[in-house]
Amino acid sequence: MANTGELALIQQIRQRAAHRSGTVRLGIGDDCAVLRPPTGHDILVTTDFSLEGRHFRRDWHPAVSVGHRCLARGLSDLAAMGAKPMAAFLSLALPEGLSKTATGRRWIQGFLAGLMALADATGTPLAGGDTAAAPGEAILADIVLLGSAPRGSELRRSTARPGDSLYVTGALGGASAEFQALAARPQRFRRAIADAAHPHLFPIPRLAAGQRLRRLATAAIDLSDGLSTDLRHLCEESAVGAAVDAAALPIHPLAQASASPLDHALNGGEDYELLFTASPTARVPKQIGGIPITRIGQITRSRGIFLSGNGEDEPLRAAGWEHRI
Ligand SMILES: Nc1ncnc2c1ncn2[C@@H]1O[C@H](COP(=O)(O)OP(=O)(O)OP(=O)(O)O)[C@@H](O)[C@H]1O
Ligand SMILES: Cc1ncc(C[n+]2csc(CCOP(=O)(O)O)c2C)c(N)n1
Ligand SMILES: [Mg+2]
Repeated sequence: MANTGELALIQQIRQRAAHRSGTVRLGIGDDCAVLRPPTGHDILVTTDFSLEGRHFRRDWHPAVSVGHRCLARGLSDLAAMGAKPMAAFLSLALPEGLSKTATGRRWIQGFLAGLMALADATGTPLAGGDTAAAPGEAILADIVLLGSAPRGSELRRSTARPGDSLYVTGALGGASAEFQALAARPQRFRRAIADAAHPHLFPIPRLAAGQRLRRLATAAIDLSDGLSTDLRHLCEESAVGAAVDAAALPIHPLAQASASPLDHALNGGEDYELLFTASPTARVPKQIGGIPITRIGQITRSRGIFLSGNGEDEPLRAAGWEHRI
């Protein structure tokens, strides 16, 4: 017998996702979606899990936040490479019987509302996905994002050069500080809505900044694991080192108000800001679309990564997020 739960859910997603777009020739409903990138553009592809217990908890994160964050994770990777979103694909594994309870139905509705609100706000059509009953009790989501950029113009991690200046967009540590507050008192965040005051629950992928940086930056990465770890990724891929000025770091007010502002900013993760490098002679604006841009250090020929403060340099250990496998 057909699983009415699955079919009804897909039907609902299909209605909500109906979207006219030049690039999505065929969206939800057939065996594949058909996409057509703009002439002269390359296609960029990224995929990210959102796993209950790892990336969110149902008793901590409101469902709208889980949906928003699921899409934001992928959009941030597109932003890091200067791509414009073309289409998203959502694979969902839901515990058996979830849609049979009112609480479960509300969770699914909230998740989809959060995801689709960000999809609408960023012009990202949901063009397909997959739905299945999860083998266990955890909700598992995977988002695939496709984006486009003029051929050969994408930003990479591997192209920073010694002497380049190092910059970040926005502020650091806010997501981690808010996450700590959420874990301590989740009920305070039940009704949080998507705005810039919630860097953990509703991060804003820096798509406009990324696209603008295509002509300005020499290399870029998005900050998902934490500055200390993501800077190491960029330096390793580029075979360079870096010197970061601790006093220059733009620390988010939520982190500033916490017991360990610098630790949140360096190692907290999930800020989804962009870390990028530019030639010392490039004219890097003070802000892009209202998002401040801050110079936090420079790229060095010698391969070490250092943090300077109080006139002293100390090695910057990669102490951000790493999945223990
Ligand atoms: N299971 C896998 N199979 C193939 N490639 C993978 C796998 N996991 C990761 N990669 C690739 O490794 C590279 C680094 O992946 P990683 O997930 O660390 O990216 P990230 O942007 O730093 O992290 P995230 O977006 O998850 O926060 C990417 O090119 C990614 O496509
Ligand atoms: C329940 C719960 N526990 C811990 C965290 C923190 N966290 C999870 S993954 C990650 C780094 C980015 O992930 P990835 O490397 O998979 O992209 C961070 C900082 C959370 N958000 N929810
Ligand atoms: Mg990334």
